[in-house]
Amino acid sequence: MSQITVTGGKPLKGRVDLKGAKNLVTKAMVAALLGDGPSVLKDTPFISDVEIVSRLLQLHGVKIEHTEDGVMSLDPSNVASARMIDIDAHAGSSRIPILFCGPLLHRLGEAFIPGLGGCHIGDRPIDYHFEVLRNFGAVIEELENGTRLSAPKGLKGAKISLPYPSVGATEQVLLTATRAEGLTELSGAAIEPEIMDLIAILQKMGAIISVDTDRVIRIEGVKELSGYNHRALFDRNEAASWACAALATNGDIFVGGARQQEMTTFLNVYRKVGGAFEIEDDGIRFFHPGGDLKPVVLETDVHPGFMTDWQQPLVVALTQAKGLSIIHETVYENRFGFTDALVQMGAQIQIYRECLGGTACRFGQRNFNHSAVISGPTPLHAADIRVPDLRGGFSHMVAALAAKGTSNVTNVQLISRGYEHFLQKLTDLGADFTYSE
Ligand SMILES: CC(=O)N[C@H]1[C@@H](OP(=O)(O)OP(=O)(O)OC[C@H]2O[C@@H](n3ccc(=O)[nH]c3=O)[C@H](O)[C@@H]2O)O[C@H](CO)[C@@H](O)[C@@H]1O
Ligand SMILES: C=C(OP(=O)(O)O)C(=O)O
Repeated sequence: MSQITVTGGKPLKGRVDLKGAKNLVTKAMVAALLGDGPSVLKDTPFISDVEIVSRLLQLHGVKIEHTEDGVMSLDPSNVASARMIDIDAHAGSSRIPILFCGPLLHRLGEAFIPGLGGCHIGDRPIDYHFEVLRNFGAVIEELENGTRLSAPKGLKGAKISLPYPSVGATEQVLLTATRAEGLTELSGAAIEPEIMDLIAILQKMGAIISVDTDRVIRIEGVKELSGYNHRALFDRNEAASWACAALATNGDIFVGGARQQEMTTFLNVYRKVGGAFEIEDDGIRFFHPGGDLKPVVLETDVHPGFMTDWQQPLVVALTQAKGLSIIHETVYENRFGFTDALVQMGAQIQIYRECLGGTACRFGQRNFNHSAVISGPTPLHAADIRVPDLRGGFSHMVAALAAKGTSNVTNVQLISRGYEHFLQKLTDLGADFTYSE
């Protein structure tokens, strides 16, 4: 298991450059399965979720090349048969296999899906996905080591309403409806920037998709789609992570490739907390301008709200703000487990079952610890920590980099699910650490 020994207390300063978003790139790779010809995806990062999806596509016969500078070509011409995929070997830590359903049903009439990975930040059921697929006419059978899907009468457009604007379920609809017969109308859709970029890709392939106000997406099914050529949307979650790292370590980080528009909500909060930023043509500079950081009350939400994936890095910065901050996590019921390690390092964080600081959410009156009160500023001291999940792991690393003394952080490989060249970036920012496998 990989381990980093970090000597903290040194501000992170310098430049990091982003590639495409993990939450878009992996879905764009699956979309290539819908095309008759090859696709090209630019700015594809070398992260482990991309590796996992590459392996799954290759198992199905897709030819993939990925150059050093991030150009990925995907040729699905030889996709021949559905495969039962070994859960441990291939689904790994990724949630993407569930999105293979629609494209494989269109292409092969059958799909086998292994159990899913992803961060353990809640129960993360896939009931909406299956309900959506049944609406299109899919038949679903649970097997011992996964799920088998078939479409004996083909896939037909449907009127679908999601009980919650789930990102994955919206993508499931898009990837299935584009080649289904007839019209699909999805209400209650998620409208994250990564979903809009997936829609742009599908449109390049020949799909007809319109996005109305009030979360309604309409798709007119077409018989065939071509390949695409696309530059992936930048990773706004990685951008927000480095922005928080700059605040927590009293640093100054230029994030190349970050753009204002997809980060408006984050930038508003960053400014309220006392962080400074300068928006340039080729990226955003995030820095601690000196003085006290300020506490904040916020709740995470679906887009255009404050993204849940920003919450964990922000909490570390808030341990250095003067006063009480309140965070109400409304997207996942169990995303505060990572704070135990921060408390061990000297942070004052209390977790509550109640919906604090905002409106009641789906998790209120239930036994979920989904609100946090952070009291600061608290000096952080070194500790031995184990990375629990992707963003929690990033936060732990930042806490260790901000803390006085030498920390040992294990299970660090999880961070490579979503941060390309993580160790190189830390080196470029002047971090003091050693790494061992
Ligand atoms: C690979 C990827 O893109 N991951 C992102 C995606 O995850 P993912 O697509 O898994 O997240 P969803 O938007 O689907 O999940 C949101 C909520 O809906 C619930 N739900 C979802 C599906 C379902 O069938 N039943 C159900 O109850 C989930 O448990 C969760 O509470 O969107 C999340 C919310 O922006 C982000 O945090 C993740 O980084
Ligand atoms: C929760 C996340 O990812 P995933 O859905 O891939 O687990 C994340 O990126 O923070």
